[in-house]
Amino acid sequence: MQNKLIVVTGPTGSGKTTVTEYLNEKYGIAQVITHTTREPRSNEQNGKDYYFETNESFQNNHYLEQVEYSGFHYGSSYEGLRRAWLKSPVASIVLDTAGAITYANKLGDEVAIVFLHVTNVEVLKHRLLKRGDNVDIVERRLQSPEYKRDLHLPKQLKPDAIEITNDDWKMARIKIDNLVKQIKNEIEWN
Ligand SMILES: Nc1nc2c(ncn2[C@@H]2O[C@H](COP(=O)(O)OP(=O)(O)O)[C@@H](O)[C@H]2O)c(=O)[nH]1
Ligand SMILES: Nc1ncnc2c1ncn2[C@@H]1O[C@H](COP(=O)(O)OP(=O)(O)O)[C@@H](O)[C@H]1O
Repeated sequence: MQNKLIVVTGPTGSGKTTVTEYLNEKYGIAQVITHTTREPRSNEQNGKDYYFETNESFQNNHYLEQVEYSGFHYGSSYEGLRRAWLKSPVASIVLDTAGAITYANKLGDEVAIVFLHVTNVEVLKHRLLKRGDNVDIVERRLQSPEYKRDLHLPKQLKPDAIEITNDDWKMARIKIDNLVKQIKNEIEWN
């Protein structure tokens, strides 16, 4: 049996975390925990949602890739991926589109890329505010070049990525279920 990594990417608020939590709860798909220097949100836990780092401690890890997103550092490690694959042959990771391109290039057929988006981008801001994000942080994020970039699927990912419109969670979930079915067949995982 092979390993597979489901890379979930797309703009902020599009439902990346929702998808990885669903994959974990319904299919036992382990999440790769990444590192960030941004502040935890009120419902987030260190070691579960992220490893929350200072600018200094962030430098102490070995990254497969790292990026800056809206003024903060984010990075993911081979160790994190190995830890997730030890738990389940299929793992998932949430990345910005730059990270998704790096993973597609480095891991090739081992990754399945899911690009989430919504039909009306105004919806994203409402979702972030409803999620309880700080208003100033949301405004800054929506002005960032990374946010604008991630609204669109990069051309490098177009041939392979599965695009899912997450206007309606029930509809999106069906597409996620189909993807898992496909992966299970491919790597003979039950
Ligand atoms: N390339 C890369 N992107 C990451 C990593 N961890 C998180 N991200 C991305 O960083 C962006 C900001 O994440 P976050 O602050 O949690 O905001 P959210 O997308 O609104 O939940 C999102 O696009 C994440 O997918 C990482 O290790 N590498
Ligand atoms: N289809 C949907 N319809 C309405 N709200 C959604 C939908 N999908 C996710 N959400 C909500 O939108 C907010 C942002 O989703 P989240 O998964 O945190 O996005 P991301 O990780 O991409 O920033 C969360 O509060 C989540 O519960």
